Amino acid sequence: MANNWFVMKCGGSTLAALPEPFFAELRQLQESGTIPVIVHGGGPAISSTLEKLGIETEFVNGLRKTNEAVLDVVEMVLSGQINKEIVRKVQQAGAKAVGLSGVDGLLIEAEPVPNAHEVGLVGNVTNVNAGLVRGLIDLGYMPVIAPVGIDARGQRYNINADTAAGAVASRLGVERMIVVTDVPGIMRTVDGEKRVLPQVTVSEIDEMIASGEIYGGMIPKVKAAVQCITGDVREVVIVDGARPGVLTAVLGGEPVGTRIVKA
Ligand SMILES: Nc1ncnc2c1ncn2[C@@H]1O[C@H](COP(=O)(O)OP(=O)(O)O)[C@@H](O)[C@H]1O
Ligand SMILES: CC(=O)N[C@@H](CCC(=O)OP(=O)(O)O)C(=O)O
Repeated sequence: MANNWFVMKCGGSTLAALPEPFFAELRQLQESGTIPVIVHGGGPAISSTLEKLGIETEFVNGLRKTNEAVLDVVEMVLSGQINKEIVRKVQQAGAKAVGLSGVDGLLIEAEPVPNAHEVGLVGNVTNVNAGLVRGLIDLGYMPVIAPVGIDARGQRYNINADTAAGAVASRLGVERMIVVTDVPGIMRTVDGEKRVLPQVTVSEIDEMIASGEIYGGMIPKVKAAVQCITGDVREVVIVDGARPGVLTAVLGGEPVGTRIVKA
């Protein structure tokens, strides 16, 4: 089964800063039979390329308004530039990786989000080709997945990377999703001091969104987390990728980052 697999989401905020030892850790995990399935973002790189091309970009509640011109850039940057950059780094560390987007082998099937009238060609996941992921892992490869989805008519969709990672974790039946970002976890100001919360529950998340303590890019992360822990995923852990040994620490049950748990 998928119990020795975990899904790791790497945010665009942190990708360029991930140190070489982070990729060495991925190799060690792969060698020891704890298999990472990587889903990555790349929001800042997409915005920078859109700007260079003079294409306007706008976010509505954390989702990029996407038309066909924007989608061309999203696919080019995510499935091309970022996906291959991660595959190269994993391979440089001595591990085996194959990069795909959700389009390849119908890996991520998608449908328009309910507010498509506002955001355009943005998708939610309807199905994940778990057999393809399993096949790659059986062949000894770490899958590296770009969050571009496709529907039965061949229409592509831009999918928020946190949403895609949560759906992949749910549908693969893994126990754990690790969300690697640029902050040490979910933070809250207590007595005028910013602290990382070691653990939060679904109801605490709802309160923190309502109070504005969780905002911006943290919102799709916690929403994806809440959605997958209502299924088989036992916990979602939000961590800083720059912290040495972070993955092994999380997998070993050490208190790092913020754990989002059912209750
Ligand atoms: N309560 C919170 N604790 C920590 N970070 C938060 C919180 N609320 C909002 N954020 C913001 O979320 C950001 C991470 O989201 P984002 O920039 O989209 O990262 P990524 O590219 O990794 O998906 C943090 O850098 C921080 O600015
Ligand atoms: C619909 C939507 O907003 N898609 C995102 C996909 C990339 C992403 O989510 O990257 P991060 O994880 O780095 O934020 C975008 O276009 O930026």
